[in-house]
Amino acid sequence: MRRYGKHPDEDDVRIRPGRKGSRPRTTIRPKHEDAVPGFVLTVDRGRITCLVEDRTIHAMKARELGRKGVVVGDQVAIVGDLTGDKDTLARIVRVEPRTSVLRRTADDDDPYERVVVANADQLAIVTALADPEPRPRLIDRCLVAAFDAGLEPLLVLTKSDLAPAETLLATYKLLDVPHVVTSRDDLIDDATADQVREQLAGRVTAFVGHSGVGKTTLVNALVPARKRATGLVNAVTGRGRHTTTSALALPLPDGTGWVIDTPGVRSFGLHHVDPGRVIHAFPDLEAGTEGCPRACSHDEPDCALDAWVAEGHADGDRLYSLRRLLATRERREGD
Ligand SMILES: Nc1nc2c(ncn2[C@@H]2O[C@H](COP(=O)(O)OP(=O)(O)OP(=O)(O)O)[C@@H](O)[C@H]2O)c(=O)[nH]1
Ligand SMILES: [Zn+2]
Repeated sequence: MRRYGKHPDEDDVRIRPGRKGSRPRTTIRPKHEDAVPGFVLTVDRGRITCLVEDRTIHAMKARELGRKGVVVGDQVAIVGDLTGDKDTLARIVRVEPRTSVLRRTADDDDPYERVVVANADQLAIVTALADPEPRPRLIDRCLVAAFDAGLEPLLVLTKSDLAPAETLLATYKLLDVPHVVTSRDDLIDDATADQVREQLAGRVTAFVGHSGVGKTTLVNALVPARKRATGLVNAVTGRGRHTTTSALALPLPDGTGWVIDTPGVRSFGLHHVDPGRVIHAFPDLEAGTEGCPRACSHDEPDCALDAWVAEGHADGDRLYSLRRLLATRERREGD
């Protein structure tokens, strides 16, 4: 598993003055020693549904957590009524340090960023080959978000019955991104669904995609128990249907990993992205950035990467691909 950046979530690194003086302490002794671990399945307006052992329970955030958010994928510590019985409400008293955070800015001009999913290892970027037409810039933006967050991307191309995948795949060949090509009819056969599941085994995969690309069709084929899982969540939240405004974690059959379904996106704001983190996904180029000016955008006249490529240390097409991705941070009509 690749991890980029020392502190994926600054929020988790707390330094507090000690009781006697101002000597910083980096650890806080857990106050709630009777708390049990839980895994956040979904969050619906402050109502948090968690998996505790094999029970689905309903909880809210303890006041002591302050403004710290709790998101799908979080590992948490919970106290209170853990029976999961109707009308019970437990309290989340701690959010464990996150191994990754997938962020999204609503809009590039809007610096407000949301953490979409915590602790995912992989980002499945779901794109239809037709109806709706693929949007390569949206794919690029999702790739940048994945690289920035330290998630490994997986391209999932759906509706292969409507158009071939070759042209689109050619665009991503140099980036070395793994891919799967699927269609609704193929997925009816469980053996085909298994081929997709192989890419998800043992990992936590967040699925993102534009509305209408067939993400629900795909996720339902991958997680046959989805309806049951959604039903469980509904039983706990008491709502008629699962809200599509929140992400939902679903277990793959046989406990081989998690699929995190996220609401359809129209755009993927990248205000928060740091080129210094994105380049970790390009180890062949990263080695050449030593001669770059401070805070180099890697797309400016003094960037050392042009010389690095000219000297034959890396492939010029790779530099082109990196710059194409970084350029998607500039907002354009239609993003
Ligand atoms: N031809 C074709 N149609 C498909 C395929 N997969 C899904 N569809 C259709 O595309 C439409 C959208 O599919 P959904 O699975 O609801 O897509 P979604 O991405 O979840 O869309 P939202 O719910 O809007 O986020 C539906 O009418 C599906 O029947 C496919 O492989 N081929
Ligand atoms: Zn540079």
